[in-house]
Amino acid sequence: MTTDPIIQLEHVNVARGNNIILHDLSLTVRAGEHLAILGPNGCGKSTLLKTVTCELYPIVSPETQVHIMGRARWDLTELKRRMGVVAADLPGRQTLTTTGFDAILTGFFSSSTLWPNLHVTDAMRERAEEVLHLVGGEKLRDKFVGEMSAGQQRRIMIGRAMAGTAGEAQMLLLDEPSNALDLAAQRDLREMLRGLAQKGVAILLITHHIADILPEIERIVMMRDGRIVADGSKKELLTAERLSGLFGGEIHMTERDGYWNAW
Ligand SMILES: Nc1ncnc2c1ncn2[C@@H]1O[C@H](COP(=O)(O)OP(=O)(O)OP(=O)(O)O)[C@@H](O)[C@H]1O
Repeated sequence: MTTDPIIQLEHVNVARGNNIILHDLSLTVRAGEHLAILGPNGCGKSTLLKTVTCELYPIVSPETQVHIMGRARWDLTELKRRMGVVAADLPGRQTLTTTGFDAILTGFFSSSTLWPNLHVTDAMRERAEEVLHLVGGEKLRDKFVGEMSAGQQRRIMIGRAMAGTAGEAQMLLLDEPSNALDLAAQRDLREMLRGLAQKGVAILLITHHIADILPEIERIVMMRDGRIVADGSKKELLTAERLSGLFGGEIHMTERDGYWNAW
């Protein structure tokens, strides 16, 4: 069954500063797909994510197209809310003194805290409760984000990203989600993301850690020097030979319980 594309990029070139970072890049992601975008440092993964969230715009050319959830134009706040973007950093200093529950509610407004002028509805509270439960954050409800561990913060930030995504296209975009987490927190995060993937939340994961690739992720997109150099199934692409070519040097792989490790 094919579903409508959530992300549709055609012949996209993106510049940052004086350099062109993405070169003639085309990518289509459909609703419900789980995929990982892999590539070495500086290959343009985060630039691609920022293009998808319309924080960066492509150089205009006749063949270039960017359609996100079927639309070429978006209000940035609404798009971020609908896409479920999990950034590597907290949204602002105010978040540190915001409780876990309120931090999830800020996802409806893309704000750093619950400013007094924001109108929180009963439906939002209900959804935030649901999300708090989904991410297993019940114990973090009344704790200040600034007093949480990195893993607990990540959990709440994933909840925040999910708050506004109820409905037809639930998708999480994660940029290096396991950075700065210890081994146990990495495992907890992966298991939580697996649970969400199994509940139908589409996962788009940007990483250079092979161990972050959930068993549910079936599609791998490989990037190098601002280009997509391979796009296919995990079986085809997650091999020692392919990864050695992508990252350079000799890489070995082992598989255990659906997860892969590379060294
Ligand atoms: N704000 C910026 N201004 C100018 N160039 C930038 C900017 N941000 C990133 N770049 C450049 O764009 C290129 C791609 O960076 P990007 O962050 O997209 O790569 P990445 O694959 O996400 O890297 P990493 O794995 O290290 O996070 C790099 O050469 C980087 O130096």
